[in-house]
Amino acid sequence: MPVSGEPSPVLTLDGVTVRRASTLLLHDVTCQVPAGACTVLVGPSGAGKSTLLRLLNRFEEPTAGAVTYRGRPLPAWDVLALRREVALVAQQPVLLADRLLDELRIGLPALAEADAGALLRRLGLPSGAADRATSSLSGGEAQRVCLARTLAVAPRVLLLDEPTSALDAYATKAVETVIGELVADGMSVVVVSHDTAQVRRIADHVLVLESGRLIDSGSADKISSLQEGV
Ligand SMILES: Nc1ncnc2c1ncn2[C@@H]1O[C@H](COP(=O)(O)OP(=O)(O)OP(=O)(O)O)[C@@H](O)[C@H]1O
Repeated sequence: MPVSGEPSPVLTLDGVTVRRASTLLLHDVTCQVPAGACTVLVGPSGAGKSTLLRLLNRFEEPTAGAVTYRGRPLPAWDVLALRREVALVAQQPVLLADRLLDELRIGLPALAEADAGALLRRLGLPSGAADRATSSLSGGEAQRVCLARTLAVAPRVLLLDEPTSALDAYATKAVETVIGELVADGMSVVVVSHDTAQVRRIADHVLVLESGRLIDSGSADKISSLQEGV
């Protein structure tokens, strides 16, 4: 859904600074994540994109400033309840179970095998692989299994750190299609991406970071760095 006019934010950052030891990771960032839209974080390597993403469900804490989810500051939420609603899929897949079906059931033990198969199929993975050992998955397959495991718990907000970095064109298309469907169904999705073409394909809203500062924001066609490459 394109963002127009004054979109209602699901998450807001107000004057957020993150400092670790003597390093300033983010500096006085104020921005909004619109509800029911795909927001993409772009910027050069080391700009602070992953740090900003991780702030949104308290995998990082601000040194100064505040992050608000659905109108309440994050520390006012029970952290586990928050992370069920605002779920993050990291760039590096971490699989915890031996069997693929058990992996998908980590957040939802009652997940039916048929629903697990449908989730896998949606992400371009063979649906009949429930008994497969997770140790046999390729990097790209593991990345999508982590996404499927998160989707099984039906979060309201999905945070994706470079979700297609290990994928070929076919799998990338499957993941981008799923992102579009989730947004069409009302989910708010925040994606870190280095791929300019991908940003143009999926973004309703773009936040541009450079050296820990927010230097631009708006729709993809208004961001000049997307015309030059990010
Ligand atoms: N705990 C930490 N202590 C000190 N510096 C850190 C810490 N975590 C990250 N950094 C540094 O902060 C900067 C921002 O890191 P971040 O991972 O957010 O950037 P990024 O934009 O996601 O980069 P990339 O595109 O390469 O993944 C980097 O220079 C990184 O080395």
